Amino acid sequence: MTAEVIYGKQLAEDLRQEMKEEVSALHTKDIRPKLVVVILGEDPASMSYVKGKQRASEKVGMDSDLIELPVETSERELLDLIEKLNQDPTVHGILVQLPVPDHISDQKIIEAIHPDKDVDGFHPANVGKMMTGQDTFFPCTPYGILVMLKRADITLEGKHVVIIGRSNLVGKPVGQLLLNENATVTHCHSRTKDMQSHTKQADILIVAAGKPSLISGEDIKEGAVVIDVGVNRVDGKLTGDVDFDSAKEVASHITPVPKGVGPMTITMLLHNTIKAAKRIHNQ
Ligand SMILES: Nc1nc2c(c(=O)[nH]1)N[C@@H](CN(C=O)c1ccc(C(=O)N[C@@H](CCC(=O)O)C(=O)O)cc1)CN2
Repeated sequence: MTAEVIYGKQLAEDLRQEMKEEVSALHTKDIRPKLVVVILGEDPASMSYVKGKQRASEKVGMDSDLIELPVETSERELLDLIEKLNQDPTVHGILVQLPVPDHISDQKIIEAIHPDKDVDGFHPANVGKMMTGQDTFFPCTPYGILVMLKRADITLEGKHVVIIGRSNLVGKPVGQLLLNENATVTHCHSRTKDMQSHTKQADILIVAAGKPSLISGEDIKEGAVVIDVGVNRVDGKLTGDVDFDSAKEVASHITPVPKGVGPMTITMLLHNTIKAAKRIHNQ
């Protein structure tokens, strides 16, 4: 078997085209969706993600601001800025790029963003809504994975989904979103014993561990769907958590790195920002 490759990049482009039309329709009603991205420091990968977010927002016709702060910015200064943005009626979505420097509590920052402007979907109020099956802003990478699976016509109900990773950004929320779709979900993590005994049972295997080539063909059940969320740089080359060449011989569907899940993250952020603007303006 050679797997069908699911390119998030192509889907992301199609969705962004649809969003462009949605944004122009909002402009005719004098609604201008606006995203503000805040970054502390100059980490090159984070810088490239925030520039990508700004570029993508502008391409669909949204307003966007990038606020670049020095790495030594205090937690108080950041909280004050967030409060100002919470109060600004022209701003619909606020995002602080993670990770933040060690002297700042990421949880305090996440909780400072008003839930109605929390386009990352990280605020406990929004996480709680997701957990109780309510409509809200879903975290962008997990939401992007859900949309990719649905667009590829992969049935979720009754499927055994195994997730490697339990981060608040990806592992936990993707499990919750797929549970909401009636999948049976298993989480594996660094303390899991005999990982292969779990991965071999997966109809859908989602790997978000941040470990290059953690999973290869021999860990995968014949015909499984494999979603690689890893973004690792090895010898200057971007690589996922899955050994693509061996995995594609066993899987029915597989996402590549790059051009797989990554581009969907920014796309779902645009989706959430448009949703925030519509909600604030009762559309
Ligand atoms: N506030 C947030 N911080 C972080 C998030 C987030 O959702 N909100 N996620 C990650 C980083 N991230 C977005 O911020 C992100 C990661 C990867 C990609 C992406 O498009 N990857 C490409 C490769 C790009 C490259 O060459 O480096 C791909 O996989 O094809 C987009 C966004 C942590 N922080």
